[in-house]
Amino acid sequence: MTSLLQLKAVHRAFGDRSVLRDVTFDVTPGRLTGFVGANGAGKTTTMRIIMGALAADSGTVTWGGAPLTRDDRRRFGYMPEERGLYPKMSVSEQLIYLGRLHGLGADAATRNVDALLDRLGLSERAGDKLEKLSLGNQQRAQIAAALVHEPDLLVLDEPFSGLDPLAVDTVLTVLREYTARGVGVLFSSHQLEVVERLCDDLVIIGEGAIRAAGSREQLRRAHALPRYEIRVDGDAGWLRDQPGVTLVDLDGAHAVFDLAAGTDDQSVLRSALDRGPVRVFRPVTPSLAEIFREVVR
Ligand SMILES: Nc1ncnc2c1ncn2[C@@H]1O[C@H](COP(=O)(O)OP(=O)(O)OP(=O)(O)O)[C@@H](O)[C@H]1O
Repeated sequence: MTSLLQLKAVHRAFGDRSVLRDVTFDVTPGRLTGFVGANGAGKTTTMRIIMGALAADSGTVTWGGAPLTRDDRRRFGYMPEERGLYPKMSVSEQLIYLGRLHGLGADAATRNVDALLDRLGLSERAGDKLEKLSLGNQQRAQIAAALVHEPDLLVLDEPFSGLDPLAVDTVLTVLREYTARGVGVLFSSHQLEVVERLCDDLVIIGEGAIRAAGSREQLRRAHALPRYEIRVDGDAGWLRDQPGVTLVDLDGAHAVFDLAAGTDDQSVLRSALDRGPVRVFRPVTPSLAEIFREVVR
């Protein structure tokens, strides 16, 4: 198990423009934390501050309760927005070099690189210069570079952009191996469907401020509308006259409706059953994309 990373009230301005305001969230060991926000929302700036590439104007970043040190950061794996590998050097050569820079012995570095390239499906390209690889494979190599020294925490800026669905699954499987060992992973993305599928925890940032943070389930519950879906055998049009019901969508036997506060969903269900069989009756949980639109509006 590794430590908890905590950001508290982090502020950062460029000139007189405030780009991070009171940024507070945690990256919990063993969990995949998705960091989502529109272009320019402040994701990269936040990650640079975590990695020490940029200083915060105020606020704290702590690791296991103590201020982050350079040594701590050396134990982190970082995939920066501006990818950092050399185009003209072979994939395995530079990964081994990076592993050694992080303090691994030659044997351990070679072993780690071989294993990682295998896991990421890049073994056959190990001897190729990076620039000869497809963009998707270059991206996998960049991810390998963040993992080569067996980091305690991963900070990955858009690791899934430019990957096809199969590659997303491969990378996800590898990241899950890290979280299973207790490593915390923070990854940014603006692909909500990807984040929705992958993350345990979620941090939503909009214009430099955290709009929502918590586990996927917490966010879903917190933003759950009193909305229901129903499918009956006959026509569901009677719902129009049902007290406390506002129809959102009606299509013959299928309807989506909102319930006014204090209205008992079971009484609606009973009314439906009085009229015939009910095939579906369930609360509708909002998708991440809907929550995102709601909180960044
Ligand atoms: N060095 C800098 N000097 C001035 N402004 C900057 C600098 N770096 C970032 N910014 C501004 O800070 C804001 C946040 O940028 P940041 O790159 O953190 O956003 P982001 O959420 O990562 O966006 P994207 O998804 O587009 O990468 C943007 O408005 C950006 O223009």
